[in-house]
Order: sequence, then C-alpha cells, then structure tokens
Amino acid sequence: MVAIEVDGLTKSYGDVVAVDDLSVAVEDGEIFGLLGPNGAGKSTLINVLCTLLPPTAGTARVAGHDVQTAGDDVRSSIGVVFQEPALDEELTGEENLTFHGRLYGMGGSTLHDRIDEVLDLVDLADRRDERVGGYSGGMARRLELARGLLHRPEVLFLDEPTVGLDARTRRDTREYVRRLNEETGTTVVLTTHYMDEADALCDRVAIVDEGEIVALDAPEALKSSLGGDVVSLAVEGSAAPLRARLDAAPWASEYTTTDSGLRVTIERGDAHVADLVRLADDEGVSISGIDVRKPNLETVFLSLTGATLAEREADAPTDADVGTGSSPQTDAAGAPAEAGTSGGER
Ligand SMILES: Nc1ncnc2c1ncn2[C@@H]1O[C@H](COP(=O)(O)OP(=O)(O)OP(=O)(O)O)[C@@H](O)[C@H]1O
Repeated sequence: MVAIEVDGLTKSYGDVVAVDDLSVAVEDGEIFGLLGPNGAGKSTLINVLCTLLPPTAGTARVAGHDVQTAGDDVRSSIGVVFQEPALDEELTGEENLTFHGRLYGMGGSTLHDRIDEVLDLVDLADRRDERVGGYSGGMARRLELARGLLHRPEVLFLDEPTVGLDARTRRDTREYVRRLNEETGTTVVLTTHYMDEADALCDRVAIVDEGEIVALDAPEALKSSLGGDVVSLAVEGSAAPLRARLDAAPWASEYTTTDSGLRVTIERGDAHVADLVRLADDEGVSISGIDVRKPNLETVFLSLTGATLAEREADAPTDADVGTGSSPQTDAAGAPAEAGTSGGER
C-alpha cells in the first residue's frame, strides 16, 4: 500500500517557490529520505504533508487522507519530530509522554502501556522519572522519537532528526530510527542534509534541489548510476597521451581533466586501477598519486546539479536558516567533491 501520494504539489511563499510541481509516492513501511541542501524545500514539503501549511497547488494524501479536505484524519495518522526540540524541560520523560498522550485522547492503562512500550523502544525506561532538562541531547532526541510514536501513527515524519547532535549520538539516533521502523513497521519520512545519514538509513532517497526531486532511488542504485568508482590520478607533466587510451578502454566510462591530472570513472575501480597504471606507463605518463573513491551521494548530487551541497547552501536565501541550528554539510561520507570539474569530456 502507498503511505503517501503527492501529485503536482507546489508551495510558494510570495515569489519564492519552495516546492515546485513535485510528485512522489512513499510505500508503506519504508524509511524514505528527502535529501538536499538547506533551502531545498524539504521542510516546506513536510509541513504541507503534516497539514501545517496549505499547498499552493496540487494534492497530497497521507495514510489515504487528503491533507486539505481531511486534515484531522491526517493528523491522527502521523507523528512528527521537528528540527527544533519541543519537550518541556521542567517535566520528566514520562510526564512529557503523558501530556502528549492526553492531547491525543489517550488515558488509563492504554496510555500507561504505550508509554512503557515506547520508552523501552528508545532505551529510556530507567530514566523516565528524571527531568528532561537533565537529559543529554541524544536522550532528548530519543524521547521525541518515543513521543512521536506514542499514538501508533502510520507515518512518522522526522525533520533533520540528527541535526545539532555529535557524531556518536547521530549514529545512535539513526539506530533507534531503524529499530522503531523494524519493530513497529511505521513508515518513516525524514529530511536530512547529511549524505551519510541518507545513505546509511534510508530504503529510498529523493534528492531534492530547488523544490524539485532530481533523482529518486535506493542509495545503492543512485550511487551505481554514476557508472563506477572515481579514480583521481596526479601526474607529472601532461596527461594528454593517456586520454586517447582511455577513450578506447571499455572499463573507463568518463574522465575529467583536473589541476593535478585526470579524474576517471572506472567500473570496479579496485579491479582496473592496475590497467590504468599500465596504460599510463605505456604512454610515458608518470603518476605521482592515485586516489580511488567509491561513489557516494555527494558525488551523485554533484553530477545531477553541477554543485556540491555546501555550494547550494551558500547560494540559498538565508531566511529559512535563521534559528534552525543547521550547519552546512561538513561530514559527508567520503570525498569533498570538487566544484567545476564534474561532467565527462568523453
Ligand atoms: N516562511 C517563509 N517565508 C518565506 N520564505 C520561506 C519561508 N519558509 C521557507 N522559505 C523559503 O523556501 C525555500 C525552502 O525552504 P525550506 O525551509 O523548505 O527548505 P529546507 O530544504 O527544509 O531547508 P532547511 O533544512 O534549512 O529548513 C527557501 O528558499 C526558504 O528561504
């Protein structure tokens, strides 16, 4: 079954088109990632799906309910964890959950049992009586995940679930997201601007740029769409004689001249690096350095948009960034992509 269906959705703020004629379907039970730089339109899309913002055009259905005509049904079918923490620090973990449960009309033993269940799921059962003001950032995030699940929503929205957390806590939080998806079967839709997060956590990833989805697939499929590993060669002198040989090499799908030599996309780079060195040797091209990189979602984004995420964020209007606590992409898995050298010469 389909958990979310979005058809031709547009959301504008005055002249700013934040979501631009976007269509997508999310399957029941999957962890679905919206990956893109700050300002790409991810939060706006989530806010429309959560009925916090009306669309400018198009339709969206969540758990079978139209966001415009059946807002109450949508709201009772979803859980949301926003970028900004929204817990009462004066209350204990359990009191926060009790308060939330009552808002959803729960009470008595049902609420008590659900609280036990979700606290177990995020390993906070033994900290339930402590004030949330004394929790670490990771514990507070876990409590928010627990709260989002308390009324057993069909779809859980997580807006930048690990932003502002240290690397270890980010990893742990991801593990909890995965666990809750596996153990409860809840569909999870998350936004992130962390490439490694989308890669490690999501069944499918939609890469969002300037309000549009520019690619959508499983992370592995997105990466393999690049055609291979990226091998950077530093050479002494000119790499020109090697370029002619690469044209004839069936395992080299694309190459680009760089300041230090050549960057070549090679099918199974580890297997063909020796062939590359042999070709260079044949042509008298002296190699001073080799770097083999598996493709990652950063290189996918670069090849699709011609810019790195960090560059896109630098270009984006800043009004949405104020107070979000978001930081530019600093820990993408693998290579910092080089600007201006994408695209093959082949
Ligand atoms: N309330 C608003 N009024 C005007 N423009 C807005 C508003 N909210 C967002 N925008 C603009 O809409 C575009 C999309 O912003 P949005 O917050 O949805 O992006 P995002 O990908 O979620 O980034 P972030 O993670 O920083 O929130 C940006 O250009 C942003 O400046």
